[in-house]
Amino acid sequence: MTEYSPTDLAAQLKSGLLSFPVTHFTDDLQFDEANYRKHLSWLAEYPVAGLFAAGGTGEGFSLTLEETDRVVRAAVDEVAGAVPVLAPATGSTSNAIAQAKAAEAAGADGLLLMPPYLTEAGQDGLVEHASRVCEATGLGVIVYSRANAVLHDKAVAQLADRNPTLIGFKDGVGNIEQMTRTYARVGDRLTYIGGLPTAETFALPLLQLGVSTYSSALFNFAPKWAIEFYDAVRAQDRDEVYRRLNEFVIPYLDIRDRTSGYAVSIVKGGLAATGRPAGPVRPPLTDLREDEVAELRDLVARIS
Ligand SMILES: O=CCCC(=O)C(=O)O
Repeated sequence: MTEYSPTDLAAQLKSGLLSFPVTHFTDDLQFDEANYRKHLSWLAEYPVAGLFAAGGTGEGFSLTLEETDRVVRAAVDEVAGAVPVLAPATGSTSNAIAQAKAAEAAGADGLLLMPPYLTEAGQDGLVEHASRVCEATGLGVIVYSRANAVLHDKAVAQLADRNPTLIGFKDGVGNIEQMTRTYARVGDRLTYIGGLPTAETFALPLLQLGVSTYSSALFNFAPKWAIEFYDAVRAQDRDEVYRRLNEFVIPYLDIRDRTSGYAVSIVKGGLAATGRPAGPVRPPLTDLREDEVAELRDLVARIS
C-alpha cells in the first residue's frame, strides 16, 4: 500500500529529476529480473524524485500484463520506499483499469496513464477514458498527452476538475501554444512533466511553460551527468545547459534520429557502451548497430 497521497506524490515528483529505467531482457527476450534489479540498485545511488517502471524507455509497450506486473513488483521491492514508484496503465479503458488495480496491489505509488491503443479519439472521449481510470484507484494519476491521446487545455482542465486524484500532465507533444494554454488555464493544480524523447533537449524552454521536471532516459547510463544537467536547468543556467547540449545531447540526437524507435534503443546502446549491458530491445524496436554503439561509446567518453 502506498505511503503517498496523490497530493504528496505530486509534490514529491515536482522536487527532482524523474527516472525511467530500461527493462532488461535476456538474449532470448525474456525479462531479466536479476539484472533489472541490479540496475535499479545502482541508479538508487543518485538523487531522483521518482521512478517510472515499464514506461516508454522501459519498453512498457512490449510487455504483457503479467510481465508489467512483474517489472512493477520488482521495482517496488528493489526501491524499497526510497522514492515513489509509478506504474503504467495502458491500452483500452478496461485494460488500463485492470492495470491500475494491479499496480495498487503491487504497492506502486502512482500511475502513468499511457495513450489508448491505436484508435483516434475526441477530447470528450479522452476525458471519459482517463476519468474512468482515475475513478478506479486511489493512486495519483499522471496523464500522458501523446500520439492518439493529445489533450488540449480545456480537456486537461475538465480532467483536473472532475478527478481529484489526477496529479500530473506529461507532455509528449512539445506544442508550445498548447502547453502555454494548458498552464495558463490549469496552473499549478497539476505537476507538469516533460516527456518528449530525450527530454533534456527541451527542458530549459519548457521550464517557462510550467514544466518543472522531466523524464530522463539518459539518466540510465549517465546518472551523474543527467543530474548535473537537471541542476543547470533548474538554476536556469543557460550557458551551462547549452554547453552540455552541444557537448553531448545534440550529437546523441544525431545517432538517435537515424532510425525510428532509436529513442529507446539508444538508451540500451548507452548502457552497452558504458559496460552495463541491459540486453536487446524487443521488436518492433531494433538495436543499434555495433558501429553505432562504438560511436556512442566515444560520445559518452566525453562526459565520463
Ligand atoms: O528522455 C526521456 C523520455 C522518456 C520517457 O518519457 C518515457 O520513457 O516514457
